Amino acid sequence: MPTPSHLNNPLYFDFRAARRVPESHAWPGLDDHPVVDGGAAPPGSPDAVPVVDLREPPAAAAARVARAAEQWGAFLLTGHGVAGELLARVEERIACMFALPAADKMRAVRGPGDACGYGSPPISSFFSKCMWSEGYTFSPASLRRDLRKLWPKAGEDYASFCDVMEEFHKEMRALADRLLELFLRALGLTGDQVAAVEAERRIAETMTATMHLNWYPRCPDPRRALGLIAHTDSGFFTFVLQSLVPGLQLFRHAPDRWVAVPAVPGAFVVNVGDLFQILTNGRFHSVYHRAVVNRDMDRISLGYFLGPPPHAKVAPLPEAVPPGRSPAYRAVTWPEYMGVRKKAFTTGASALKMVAAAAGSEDADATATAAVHQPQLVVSS
Ligand SMILES: C=C1C[C@]23C[C@@]1(O)CC[C@H]2[C@@]12CCC[C@@](C)(C(=O)O1)[C@H]2[C@@H]3C(=O)O
Ligand SMILES: O=C(O)CCC(=O)C(=O)O
Ligand SMILES: [Fe+2]
Repeated sequence: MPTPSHLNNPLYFDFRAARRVPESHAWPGLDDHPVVDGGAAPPGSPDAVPVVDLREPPAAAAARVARAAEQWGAFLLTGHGVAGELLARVEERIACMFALPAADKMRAVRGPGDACGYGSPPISSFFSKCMWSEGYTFSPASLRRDLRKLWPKAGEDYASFCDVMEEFHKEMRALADRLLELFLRALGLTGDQVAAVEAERRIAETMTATMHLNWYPRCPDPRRALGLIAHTDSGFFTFVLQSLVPGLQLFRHAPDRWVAVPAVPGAFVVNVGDLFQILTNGRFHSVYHRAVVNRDMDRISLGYFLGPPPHAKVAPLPEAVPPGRSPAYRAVTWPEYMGVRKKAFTTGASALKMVAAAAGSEDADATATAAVHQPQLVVSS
């Protein structure tokens, strides 16, 4: 019998068959910093992950968002109104998708430079070690077309995956608008400031969503393997849904440590991304995070990434820049920023520092200054 083609594909790794972690998947330095359990920390203590409950009055919720976004770059979001029953169906459909035969998944493999598809996420290309996970990225806008690569004959599983993800996307896109409003309020932009309303309308109307699904199979030696390499998300902000199995860790300074985020049923983790750090002139900062694996249970997570459309320049909002100061960052589009980040990965530099106005070539300074006088989110065709 001929060998199934996916078994000859170097991109394919059979996690289920692995009895040990091979060198290709063994990461050095995983325990360089201690890990503390954020779930066991008393509320308000330095290791307790901040919580924002959307059922609170807007002013109180905005104050919590401000504190969390300034101090952590992340928080747990509860009381958001997305039904637990829908989240359970989302997770069930994701599990069903990753359980497809390898040959089916390999048909949908992300090609070099592709934004969407099955396989390791784009960041993996910067590392020689492999992660203990499989991923699948898609745009909710082209879901039905993209998913035919996984389910060419359509059928029931295809239909329920698409139906559930569309229902989820509708709810999440509305939630993203609510959260954006809260973020801007947290920045001190009030609902009656004309410029703030205009900025929010422009951002909300053009913001794009991308979904990235992660499957972290149980692992025979979790101390040597890594589910998802430490990174910051590059866009505005991300909703992370982690199943009942925890694994997400946030990096904290002073002292340097990883804080394990508890799996709170029905809650999302919200991560501030790099472009939001730029938009808020560094007042809100992106969070460095990673995902670890465990010995006994598979884990599923979903990232719902919000960011600007590809042609929009993102620069610090004038309201976020202290009077008499110049903006801390130059204007960039998301694809430009990804290019800078690629360069940063290969040189060991910080992408955010590379787009800091002070880093600046004359060019960068000129753009940063110009950004103050232009609409902050320049949408040019
Ligand atoms: C919208 C996006 C953010 C993302 C790149 C992507 O185009 C789709 C996948 C996302 C993801 C998920 C895992 C970590 C990450 C760094 C990666 O390599 O792919 C993020 C990207 C990001 O935030 O830059
Ligand atoms: O699996 C997780 O909890 C984190 C996922 C994540 O960081 C991402 O998809 O960008
Ligand atoms: Fe992430």
